[in-house]
Amino acid sequence: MSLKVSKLSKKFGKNQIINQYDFSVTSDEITIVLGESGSGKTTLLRMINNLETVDEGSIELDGTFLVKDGQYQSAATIKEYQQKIGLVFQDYQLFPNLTVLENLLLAPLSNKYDSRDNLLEKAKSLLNQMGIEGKEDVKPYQLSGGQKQRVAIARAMMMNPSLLCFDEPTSALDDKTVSKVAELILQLKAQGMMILIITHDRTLVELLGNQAKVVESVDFV
Ligand SMILES: Nc1ncnc2c1ncn2[C@@H]1O[C@H](COP(=O)(O)OP(=O)(O)OP(=O)(O)O)[C@@H](O)[C@H]1O
Repeated sequence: MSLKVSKLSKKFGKNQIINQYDFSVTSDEITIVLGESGSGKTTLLRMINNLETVDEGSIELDGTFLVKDGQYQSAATIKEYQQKIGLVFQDYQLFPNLTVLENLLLAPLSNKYDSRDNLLEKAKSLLNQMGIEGKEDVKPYQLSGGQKQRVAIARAMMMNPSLLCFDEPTSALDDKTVSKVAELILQLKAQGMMILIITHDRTLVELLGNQAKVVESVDFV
């Protein structure tokens, strides 16, 4: 199981953000892309999640290519790729008018990923695992920042991704919650999840310690 990014390049106008960059993620260690604002971390994560196009290069997850030598694959292959990847956004991006449970069910139900009963069971078990049982019927505004993030993680895990991506997971959280997030990420890793984190938070890097490898975003170009 691995994410392999090879010879990836991206420009915005004349501004080369990423140049012929190789990089990989496995379940053996959490991969952290560390770097200052503006260095291209978000752009890299967005390309891996098919939210931004690449100029050149390949992105492959567990043998399924999103893009190969700059050529995007068929819609069916891209769908298969996207089901294997979950993203937890920096601002969580929960649907504000839906309950916690509805937030988890929306995408897998509309993708006909499984029966409603099975998905309900899965959602409840993930919420349990995240320590937010009992909040199924509340709306996101009734949750703390840390709880919203746990809902976002549970939502990202509904379709059993093999890779879970985090965009600046600690930027909106206080120190105590940061330690809890680090613990949760370590738990997910222990369960065999591949994890990619982009951050500028060196405290988080320290908390993840020897379970993580750090990639510096200054090396993109
Ligand atoms: N859609 C876009 N069009 C033009 N330039 C862009 C676009 N998106 C990002 N950039 C530029 O690309 C560079 C890298 O941005 P990016 O957001 O990837 O950096 P970052 O390291 O994630 O920073 P931050 O932590 O502030 O999000 C910046 O100079 C930014 O202005």
